[in-house]
Amino acid sequence: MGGGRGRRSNPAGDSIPQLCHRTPGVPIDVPVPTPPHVPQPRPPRPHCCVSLQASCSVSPQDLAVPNAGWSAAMCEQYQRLLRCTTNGSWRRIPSYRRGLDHLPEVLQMTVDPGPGPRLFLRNVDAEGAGFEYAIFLHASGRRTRCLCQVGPYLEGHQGFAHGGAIATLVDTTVGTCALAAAKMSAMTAKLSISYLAPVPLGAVVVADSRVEQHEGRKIFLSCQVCDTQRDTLYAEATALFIQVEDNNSPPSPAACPQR
Ligand SMILES: CCCCCCCC/C=C\CCCCCCCC(=O)SCCNC(=O)CCNC(=O)[C@H](O)C(C)(C)COP(=O)(O)OP(=O)(O)OC[C@H]1O[C@@H](n2cnc3c(N)ncnc32)[C@H](O)[C@@H]1OP(=O)(O)O
Repeated sequence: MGGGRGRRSNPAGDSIPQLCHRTPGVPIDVPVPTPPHVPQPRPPRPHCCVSLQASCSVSPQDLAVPNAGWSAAMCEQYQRLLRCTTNGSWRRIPSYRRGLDHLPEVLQMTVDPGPGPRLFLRNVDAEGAGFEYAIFLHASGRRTRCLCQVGPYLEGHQGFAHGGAIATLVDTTVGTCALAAAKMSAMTAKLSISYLAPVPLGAVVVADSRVEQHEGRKIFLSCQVCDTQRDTLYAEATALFIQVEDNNSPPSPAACPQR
């Protein structure tokens, strides 16, 4: 299944990425009920300053590394992408369970998200059951590549991934690319996806994203989701991200402490 059902993709370059940037956090305040005639205050903007390297003594667990739930194909592709990082053209981005863990420690101390929040793609603890993924950032800061194994808890039609799961994968891949390009926080304003072939559960896919245009606060991106051989194009997408100011004025990426 899968082979040949989608359009043939245009193989992009073989290089790959890694990163260090800023991640939008999640709004954490519980809104206070207000009479309907009173304008609601604008919600806080997500934090954007994401530390891309972990090095502090109590680092959160980096989950963008192989675990027992990764298939042989996933491990093989991961190692292939890692090799592309040795010359600095690509960089692997650490991935933690919570958005908060991507913030520099100095910002973490100013935010109390409570015990609950965690990244959507990291909300399944069982290894191999949900999204297993690693994102790489190109040295240009304008391309990302996400390697993802689609677990059985992401089912839509029997045996295949839910379209929302694919959209989540795309949004995260282009979102990471937008964050890197913006060097500040950015949010999805528009996401358009063409689903071209169903993704079988258990499949290992590659989502390639790039910045197509950056005009002021607007970042236009494209994304293609293929199988690892680039034989089947499962989905293609375009997205618009808008740069937003952080509520708590985090430091510039250059000033972010590296963990
Ligand atoms: C360095 C790498 C970092 C790596 C990080 C590693 C860690 C990774 C960890 C975690 C993964 C991260 C990945 C995250 C990915 C997920 C992202 C999401 O899901 S975000 C949630 C969903 N999106 C929302 O909830 C937005 C809701 N919308 C809004 O808040 C606003 O509408 C917003 C911010 C989008 C724009 O509002 P305004 O008030 O700031 O700006 P206005 O004036 O409305 O628009 C500015 C310009 O943009 C156009 N615009 C806005 N929305 C548009 C639209 N939908 N379509 C077309 N144009 C639009 C407007 O027409 C305007 O254009 P003119 O300047 O006039 O030319």
